[in-house]
Amino acid sequence: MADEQSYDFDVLVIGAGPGGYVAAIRAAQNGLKTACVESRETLGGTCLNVGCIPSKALLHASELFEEAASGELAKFGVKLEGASLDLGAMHNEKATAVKELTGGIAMLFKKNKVEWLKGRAAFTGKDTVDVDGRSVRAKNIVIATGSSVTPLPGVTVDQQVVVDSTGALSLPKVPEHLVVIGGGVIGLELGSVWRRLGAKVTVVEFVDQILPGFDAEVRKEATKIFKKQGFELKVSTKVTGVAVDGGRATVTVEPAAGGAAETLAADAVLVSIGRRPNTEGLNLEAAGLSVNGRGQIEVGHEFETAVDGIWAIGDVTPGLMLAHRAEDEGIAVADNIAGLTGIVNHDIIPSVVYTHPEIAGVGLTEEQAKEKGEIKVGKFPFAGNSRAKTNRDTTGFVKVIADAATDRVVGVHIISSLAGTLIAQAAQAMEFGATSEDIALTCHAHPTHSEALKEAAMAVTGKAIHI
Ligand SMILES: Cc1cc2nc3c(=O)[nH]c(=O)nc-3n(C[C@H](O)[C@H](O)[C@H](O)COP(=O)(O)OP(=O)(O)OC[C@H]3O[C@@H](n4cnc5c(N)ncnc54)[C@H](O)[C@@H]3O)c2cc1C
Ligand SMILES: NC(=O)c1ccc[n+]([C@@H]2O[C@H](COP(=O)([O-])OP(=O)(O)OC[C@H]3O[C@@H](n4cnc5c(N)ncnc54)[C@H](O)[C@@H]3O)[C@@H](O)[C@H]2O)c1
Repeated sequence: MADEQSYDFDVLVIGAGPGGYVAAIRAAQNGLKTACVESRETLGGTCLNVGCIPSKALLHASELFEEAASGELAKFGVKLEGASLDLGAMHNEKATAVKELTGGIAMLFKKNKVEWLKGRAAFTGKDTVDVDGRSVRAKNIVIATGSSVTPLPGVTVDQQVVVDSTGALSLPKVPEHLVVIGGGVIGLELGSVWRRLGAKVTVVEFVDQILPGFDAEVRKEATKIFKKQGFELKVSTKVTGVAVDGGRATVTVEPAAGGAAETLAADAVLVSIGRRPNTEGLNLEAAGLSVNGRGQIEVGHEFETAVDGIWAIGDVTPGLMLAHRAEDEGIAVADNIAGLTGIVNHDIIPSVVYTHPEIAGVGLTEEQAKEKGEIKVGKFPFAGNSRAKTNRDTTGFVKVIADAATDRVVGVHIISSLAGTLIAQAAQAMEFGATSEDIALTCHAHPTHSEALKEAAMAVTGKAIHI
C-alpha cells in the first residue's frame, strides 16, 4: 500500500473533454488535490474543439444564410436582396466561439485550482502515469480519453477531398457535390451545413434507414423531411471504394445485399460511420486493465474499473457517445471518489440531432417500449400548435409513450425546430416519474411550442384539444 504522502494528487484525470474537465472541476470542488492531463493545445476535448461547438456554430450560421438567401423571409415583410456567402467570415466566427469556450475552461481550471498537465498520459503502474517524461502518482485516476473517428477500411482520409468530421468543419470552399458515408448524426448535421450553403449532398447509408437508434416513426418522418430539403439518401447501400484524382473523388457504391455497382463523382467525401474509444498509447496493461471486444473500458455502477482507484467515464466506456452523458458521469465519478453519492440514470439521456427541424428523443422508442409490455401512445402534430402555426414552422410532431397500466411516461420523441430545447422538459418529467396525466395537467404557457408536449400527453387518453 502506497504512503498517502507520496501521492502527487488525490485525483488525476486523463483527458479534458466534457467528461474529464467536469470531473476535474467537481473533484477540486470536493476538496481533492486535482490535476488533468490533456495533450491538445486547448481544453474541452472533442466537443469544444472539433465536435458539438464548431458544428453548432456552422449549423446556426448556415441556417441564417439559407433563410436569408431563400427569399422565405419576404412573406414576413423582411425583404433582402442578394444575400451572399462569406465562408471565411463564417469559419472565423466559429473559431471565435470555440476559442471563447475552450479559454473559458482554462479559466475555470484556474478558479478551481485544477492543475493542467499538458502532454500525453500513459500508465506505468496502477497509480502512476507518465506525462511526456514526468512521472505522476495519484490516489485516484479517472480515464476520460474520449473517442476518435472510426476509419473506413480502404478509404484514406486526406482532409482535402476525403474528410472526417474535423475536416468537414473547415472546408475552404463549398463543394459542388458532397458524398457523405454514414447517415448518422454527424452525416446529417454536417451534410445539412454544406447543403444549406449550396452543395448537392448524397448520403450513403449501409442499413435501410438513417439515424440509427431513433424511434422508427421519427426516422421515417426525418427521411421524408431530408429528402424534401434536397438530400439524396441512398440507404441499404455500401461504399466499396473511393478513388481520388486531381482533387476529385469517384465513390463506388453497391447495394448492401450485393448487386450492380455504380459510381458517384464528388469533390468532397465525408466519412462519418461512427467513433471508437481512445485507448491506444494509454498502456492500460501496466495498470492491469484491459478493454472489451469494442475497445471500451468496462465500468461498474460507480464508474469504477476492474482496478481499485482507477475510474473511467464518457466516450471511452460503453454507452451513448454524448457530451452531456460524459459531463454527468464526470460529476458522479468525482462525487463517488469523494465518498459522496454520484449516480447517472442512463435510461433517461436525451439525444438531439441539430438539423432543421431538430430531432430529439429520450427514454424508450415505441419499438423498445412494445417489447417491454403494453403501452399507450399520444401524438400531436405541430400543425395544431398555435405558436408553430404563427411562426409558419409547423413541421414535425411530439410523441409521448406511456406504460398502459401505470401511465408512467417511458419515452418522448420530438421533431420540431425547438425539439432540442423541448426534450429537456420531457427528460425532467420522466426523471421525476411523471405520468402522461401529470404532463397533461401541468399548465404550459401559451403560445409556446411546449404546449404540443402537453397536447401529446393529453392524446395518450385520446383527449387532445387542438386536433
Ligand atoms: C462533429 C461532432 C459533433 C458532435 N456534436 C455533439 C453534440 O452536439 N452533442 C453531444 O452531446 N455530443 C456531440 N458530439 C459527441 C461529443 O463530442 C462526445 O460525446 C464528447 O466529446 C465525449 O466527451 P469525453 O470527455 O468522453 O471525450 P472527448 O471530448 O473526446 O475528450 C477526450 C480528451 O482526452 C484527450 N486525450 C485522449 N487520450 C489522451 C492521453 N493519453 N493523454 C492526454 N490526453 C488524452 C483528447 O485529446 C481529448 O481532448 C459530437 C462529436 C463530433 C465529432
Ligand atoms: N447532436 C449530437 O448529439 C451529435 C452530433 C454529432 C456526433 N455525435 C456523436 O458522435 C458519434 C459519431 O457520430 P456518427 O454520425 O459518425 O455515427 P453514428 O453512429 O451516429 O452513425 C453512423 C452511421 O453510419 C452507418 N454506417 C456504418 N458503417 C457504414 C459503412 N461502411 N457504409 C455506410 N454507412 C455506414 C451506420 O449504419 C450509421 O447510420 C455518435 O455516437 C453521436 O452520438 C452526436
